Amino acid sequence: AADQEAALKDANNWAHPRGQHNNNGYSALAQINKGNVKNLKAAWTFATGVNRGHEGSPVVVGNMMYVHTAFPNNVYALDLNDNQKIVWSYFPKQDPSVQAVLCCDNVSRGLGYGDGKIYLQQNDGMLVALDAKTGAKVWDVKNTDPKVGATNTNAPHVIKDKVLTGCSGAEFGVRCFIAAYNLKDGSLAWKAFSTGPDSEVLIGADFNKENPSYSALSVYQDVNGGNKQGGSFKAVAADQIKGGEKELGTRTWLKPQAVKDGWQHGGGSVWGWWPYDARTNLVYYGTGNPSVWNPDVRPGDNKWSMTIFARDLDTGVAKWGMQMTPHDEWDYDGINEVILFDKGGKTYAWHHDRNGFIYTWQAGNGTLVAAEKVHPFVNWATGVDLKTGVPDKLASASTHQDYNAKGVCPAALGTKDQQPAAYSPKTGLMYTPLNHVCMTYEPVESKYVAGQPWVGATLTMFAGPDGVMGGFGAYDPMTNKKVWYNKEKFSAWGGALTTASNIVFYGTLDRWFKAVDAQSGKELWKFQVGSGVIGNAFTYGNKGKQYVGVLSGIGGWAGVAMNLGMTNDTDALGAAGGYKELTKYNAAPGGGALNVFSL
Ligand SMILES: O=C(O)c1cc(C(=O)O)c2c(n1)C(=O)C(=O)c1cc(C(=O)O)[nH]c1-2
Repeated sequence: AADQEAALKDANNWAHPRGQHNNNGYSALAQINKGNVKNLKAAWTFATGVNRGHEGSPVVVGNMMYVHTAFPNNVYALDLNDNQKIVWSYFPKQDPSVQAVLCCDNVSRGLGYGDGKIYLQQNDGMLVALDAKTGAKVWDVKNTDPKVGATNTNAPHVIKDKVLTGCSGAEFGVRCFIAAYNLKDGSLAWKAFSTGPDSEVLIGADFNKENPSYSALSVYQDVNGGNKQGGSFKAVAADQIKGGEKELGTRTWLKPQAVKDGWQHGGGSVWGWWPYDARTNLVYYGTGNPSVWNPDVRPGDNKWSMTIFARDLDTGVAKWGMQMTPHDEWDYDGINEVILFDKGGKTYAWHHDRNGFIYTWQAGNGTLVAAEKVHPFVNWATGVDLKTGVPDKLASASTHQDYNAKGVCPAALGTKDQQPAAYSPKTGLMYTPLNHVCMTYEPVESKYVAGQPWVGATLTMFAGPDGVMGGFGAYDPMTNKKVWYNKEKFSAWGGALTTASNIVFYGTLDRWFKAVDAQSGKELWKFQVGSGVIGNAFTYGNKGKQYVGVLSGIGGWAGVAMNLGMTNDTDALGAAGGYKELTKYNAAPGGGALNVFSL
């Protein structure tokens, strides 16, 4: 959309959920710098009136800021030139029962802007376009059906003449997808499923042309019968993987299965932040875990769950796709954001996966150039083969029905979850929030019933070897080696912002909003906000002044148990035990607020 493209050119705006199409979470604004950041003060705050987890960030275009909330996903348009007066508000009427089919708290990751409209993806599946000036509904369309457990939590992504949205529900056996709607009228442009026939996954003839091994029928050999206790999987040698196979979205779901044709209930949710490269017209995103979490009842690699896809924006057809965790045994969803960056005249796609590896590909063709463990505690695989992308699994971490696998690192919520990392073209470094959590994981038998939870595993979570639950680190994206690393008491569950003045901002679950030195990680400033932060730091300029802000309001997977008052270790898929100390720092449920700072 022309108005969006114009807005993106002005650094005073924050017109995209992650700043720009490249997902960098970077701002060219530099008024707040290393010398003066210690003088940052609260400029204004806004209580959203909604309890529970507040993810993402507002969108800023000119004098207008658009703020979203957790369920029921209210939207406020504030006039930054008139003391943040409310110009319009939108209160969706959603069936409260939708809350019961959201896996990991009532979250929403934000709004899209373009073609004179603000786009809201409601939790109940409705994608809504609102007139940016008046808030009047221009069109709406039903994207998912909560009756079968299909919901939405992602921010809509406006790219050219389309708005992209996803699908949540891998804990309910939903067959998920990414969909593109036309900005003008909400008509469907294309829809690409994560599992199923090539015609529905939108896999064309040239798919993975440069890396045919990514399209292999099977990348593991069973050891002692991989799908039962005592068995495990060993990676097939790289030179024995030929690949170039078709219809893997059905053929890698072998029998016997918990449900007939497992791919029909195969999960592969899509709910992250999706970058776009106008030079190649490719959009990038990741797919989530295969349903059900019990791996023994879905033998095979379960493609295309756990995959990074690059698709043509106009047609949706996939150019390349690499599955990071074939035959997932731990819920290591591949949905985390891709970040695009340029180096030496080439464009690369970077991704910190839940499985504990950080990947860098050539963005155009998917050739893997680096894959490294985020932290030595990652113990389910020794490494990733750069030619095939296949992780070499360790038998010691294999999980099987009715067997409690202990000490698996990372935990299901990964070394990073929804909280997006940031990239600075100035320092050339990636800044990533980190989880430092390990788990026990016991797959159990579970029967599929439409609209009912279909998880199939019981887990507990606990701090990793450093004795803390989180951290925040800087990584060189060409090698994925660590440059600096700060420990955090809890997972850093909020998204990062970096600026041209070489500062990095992020929030923590124990109520701090922090600024650190992008080169050294040294803490420069912090402020205590009203509730734990799971939102993304963002910045904007108004009348020559730079502002930096963040939503507070604890929740998400890490905070959902405390929001609901759950106390058994295994409640909220293990979060209740793992994050029980959060109740010492937060009221429950957490109240949502926007916090904005300036010099
Ligand atoms: O499989 C899914 O459909 C699905 C959806 C979501 C979601 O929509 O928030 C999460 C997850 N899975 C998930 O695995 C996960 O770790 C997670 C964390 C969060 C969060 O907001 O903190 N959501 C989700």
